[in-house]
Amino acid sequence: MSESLLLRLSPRDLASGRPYAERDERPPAWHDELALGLWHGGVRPALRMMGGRAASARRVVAMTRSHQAEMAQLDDAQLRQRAAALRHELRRSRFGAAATAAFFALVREVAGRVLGKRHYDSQVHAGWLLLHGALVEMATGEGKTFAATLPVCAAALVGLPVHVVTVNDYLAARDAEAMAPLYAFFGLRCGAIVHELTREERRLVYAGEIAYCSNKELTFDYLRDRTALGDRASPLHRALAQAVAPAGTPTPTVLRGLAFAIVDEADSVFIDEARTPLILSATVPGSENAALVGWALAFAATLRPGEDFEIERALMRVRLSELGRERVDAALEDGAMLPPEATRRGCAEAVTQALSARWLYHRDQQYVVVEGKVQIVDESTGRVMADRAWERGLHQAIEAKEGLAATGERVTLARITYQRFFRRYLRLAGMSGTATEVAAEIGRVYGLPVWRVPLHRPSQARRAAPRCLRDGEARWSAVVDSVRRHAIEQGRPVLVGTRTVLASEQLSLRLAAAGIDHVVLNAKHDRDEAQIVARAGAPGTVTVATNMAGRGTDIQLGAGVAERGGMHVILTEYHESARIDRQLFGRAARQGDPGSGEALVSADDELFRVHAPRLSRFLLRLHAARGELPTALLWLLRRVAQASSEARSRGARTASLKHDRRLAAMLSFSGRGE
Ligand SMILES: Nc1ncnc2c1ncn2[C@@H]1O[C@H](COP(=O)(O)OP(=O)(O)OP(=O)(O)O)[C@@H](O)[C@H]1O
Repeated sequence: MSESLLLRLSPRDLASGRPYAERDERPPAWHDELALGLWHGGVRPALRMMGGRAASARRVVAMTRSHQAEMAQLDDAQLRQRAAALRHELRRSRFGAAATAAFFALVREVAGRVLGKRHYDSQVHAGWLLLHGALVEMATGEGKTFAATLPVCAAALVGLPVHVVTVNDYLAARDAEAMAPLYAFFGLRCGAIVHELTREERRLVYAGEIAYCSNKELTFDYLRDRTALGDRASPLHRALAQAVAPAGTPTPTVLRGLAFAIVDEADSVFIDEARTPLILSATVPGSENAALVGWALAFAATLRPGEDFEIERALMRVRLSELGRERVDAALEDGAMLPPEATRRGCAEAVTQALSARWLYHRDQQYVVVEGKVQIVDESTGRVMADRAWERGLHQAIEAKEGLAATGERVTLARITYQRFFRRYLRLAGMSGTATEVAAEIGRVYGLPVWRVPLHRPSQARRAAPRCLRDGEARWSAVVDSVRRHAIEQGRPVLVGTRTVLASEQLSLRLAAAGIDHVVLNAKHDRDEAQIVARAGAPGTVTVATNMAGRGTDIQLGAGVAERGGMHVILTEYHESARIDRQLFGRAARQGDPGSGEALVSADDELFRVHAPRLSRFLLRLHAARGELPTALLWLLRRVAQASSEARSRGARTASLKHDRRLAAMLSFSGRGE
């Protein structure tokens, strides 16, 4: 359906921004969701071996090769003429195999001339699947960014506005700049949306054929468009407004609609980030609230865990017990210290948030304080989430705890979850190094099949047996030893991944004490990111980084490093999802290079304590004398903890999507669109 819709839009429509192409996203009925879940989760993987898209992809790869010699004979002008001819063919055949293969061969030839690299067969394979709306899993380092240029060129050439979505501004700007010469050859305009751009500058970038952008910037632009349209947001309203508007009237929107998106690191966007809705909010003065927040924080300090309240770390929430509520009521009746307008519900909520701020949210773990502001750190990317704030007074409670000025309450203007947003694209595709684990959910929620693309060269990755040390202290000693062995003795570059900013700083102190030179990359030290990454592959370099050096980081090996065994990666704490662990290990041994990795974790790590508390305590007691957990038991502990944490996250995502749909239904009932 998306295909016919997509190709019915004329390039003029798309260029003028009319109509604002997007799919009417209606929640599927429960039986559709069930059927999609069964199909993507069970039936389809079972049928996978029987061919279908994968077989057609292999055919397209062979056909693309067959055009190679012919394309190599053409000069630049002839290649451009050929592209113009293929443009009609692509449109007419709706990206049929023959036209697409000829066009891919042409792009491959042009890329060789302007970028100095040609697409591998595995990238042609991926390009075909992406063009037809799939999520492709390519192993880390196989060159997803470059593979995407094939479908991007094909779609942009036929006139579709293409959004290449990645996880942060740094990657969006880097990739747009690197690939722009290829697009320019075909006369396609490509730009990057970064946080600093004004709305007018954004409009200009989106007016081009190809926009590289982060998922957050894109979604906020969409929400701002919806807010700008107000009650004219429905397709019918928009069509009517456009029909009566005099020619040349500027549209209030910056996007030209949601035609085709290719989402890089798709599991991170579709899954890890899908839990929290994107909220467009405005700040209202919070002076009256400040007194209540201050009181709640002081009062929370008098409450006792286990009696007045329960801490549910796995769900990151605190619940007041009956006793706790009675104490809040008593304080309210006493009233002496409370702001006069405080209500029973308001007090209980403020106290709950104050307790969360005190017991669950810690500086340099969930947030950092930069320039007098609390800034949230996203664990899966290790980056600061600029302009995001926790809801319902939690942010203010944390600010008060840190002794900072309150930013005031935020009121919601518009909100949407990624689940609802990305379903609105007429055609959606994604790429990731780690997606098979979540294929069923991606199929059910986004309707995307997941396909694994074969490796370009056989992997030379080596992985040492993981070790689980007695406690954090023993783990850091083992990490320092390993760094010394690999970086100092063997002269290999070493990347040490930590889960939090705090952990990266603790390790940095230990390395300094051991006299080991190193650099730290985290949400507090991110200014020289590009230079740090550029140097991280040099012989003997030690880089300590949070997940900022995870996804998307391409570390080039320095001279002579491959002969010494390549890059060595040390994981110091398992993440809540095994996919994030795999991403970290994926920084080494890329595209057939040598490289190795090891996990050095501790039995008292947060993942085990929070998500498998009984099992970890039991195993620790059992092996107290030995000090180190046997590998098989560590494997079991990790599987149990990650499965439990992923099940919880899945539940939270489902709840968030349902809540979002309910709110949207209420708002559209009251005529307010989003
Ligand atoms: N066809 C090619 N020829 C030569 N070099 C290539 C080719 N494709 C990709 N590369 C190079 O391979 C490196 C890895 O590419 P890239 O970072 O896009 O991989 P990735 O799959 O996105 O990795 P990750 O999943 O880790 O983010 C880059 O330096 C890129 O320039």
